[in-house]
Amino acid sequence: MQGQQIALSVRGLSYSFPSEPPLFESLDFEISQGEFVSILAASGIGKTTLFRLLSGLLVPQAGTIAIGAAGSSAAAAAKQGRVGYMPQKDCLLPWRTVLDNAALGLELGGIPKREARRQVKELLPELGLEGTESKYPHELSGGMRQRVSFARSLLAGGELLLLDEPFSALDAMTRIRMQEWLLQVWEQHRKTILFITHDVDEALLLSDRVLVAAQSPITALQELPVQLPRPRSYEAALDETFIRLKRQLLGWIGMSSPGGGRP
Ligand SMILES: Nc1ncnc2c1ncn2[C@@H]1O[C@H](COP(=O)(O)OP(=O)(O)OP(=O)(O)O)[C@@H](O)[C@H]1O
Repeated sequence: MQGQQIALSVRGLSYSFPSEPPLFESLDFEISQGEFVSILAASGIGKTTLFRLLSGLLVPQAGTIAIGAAGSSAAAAAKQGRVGYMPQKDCLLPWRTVLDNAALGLELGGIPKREARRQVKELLPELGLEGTESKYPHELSGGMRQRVSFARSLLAGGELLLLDEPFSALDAMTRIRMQEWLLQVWEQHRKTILFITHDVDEALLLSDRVLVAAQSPITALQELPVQLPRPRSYEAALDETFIRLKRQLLGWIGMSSPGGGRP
């Protein structure tokens, strides 16, 4: 990461909900511009809370969150539309068409409706959504709904995209297609992406680095650089390096024996 511009810097972050045990204590980590980083952690450890802190929806009890080279606060960066947050559920409005759902983030950021629609129309073919402009969410497949939701976040979130388990509700085949689709879109746009997942394969396939939160409260993230060549496809999962990294990650999250999880 040396010499690269910082997209996100978290220093000494501590947070707990009232009357609850702490979720984060003095946590530090950094992400460089254009990096794709996944956070891999067990359920309930605080991943969604971390995203709510990074997008300014919650305020840390201690520590700082700095966005971009200028080090804006999370709340200021979110207000300026520089952070896009895509939650687990697609959150599309059932009464809005694809066009108007995807344009929503831009409109909320003050872009006039006509211009917002123009930007969406330009992006839809690239996201495999050509011809769906006037459809409503109930007329779309799960993968299509996630792509509309992604379009909204991509257009609204300037430099940092926070993706919270976006594919966890999809069936295995659609999920693989969406992972490959996301890789292609990321190759084109090179936004900084912080991606939350429970899935070791997904983390390895997509990321430049995987950060593992193995214990609660989260006081540090263990880091695994993923030195697999890009562009990647699902075939990368068959690579020997991939399998070695997977074994290492499974060990870190306590899912394999020291011998590597072999029978
Ligand atoms: N508003 C809240 N008030 C009190 N406790 C909360 C609140 N939101 C979350 N929690 C608690 O904080 C902990 C972390 O929740 P969070 O949703 O961040 O976990 P997570 O790692 O994203 O879980 P999952 O993977 O299941 O989505 C949980 O124990 C949850 O019950």
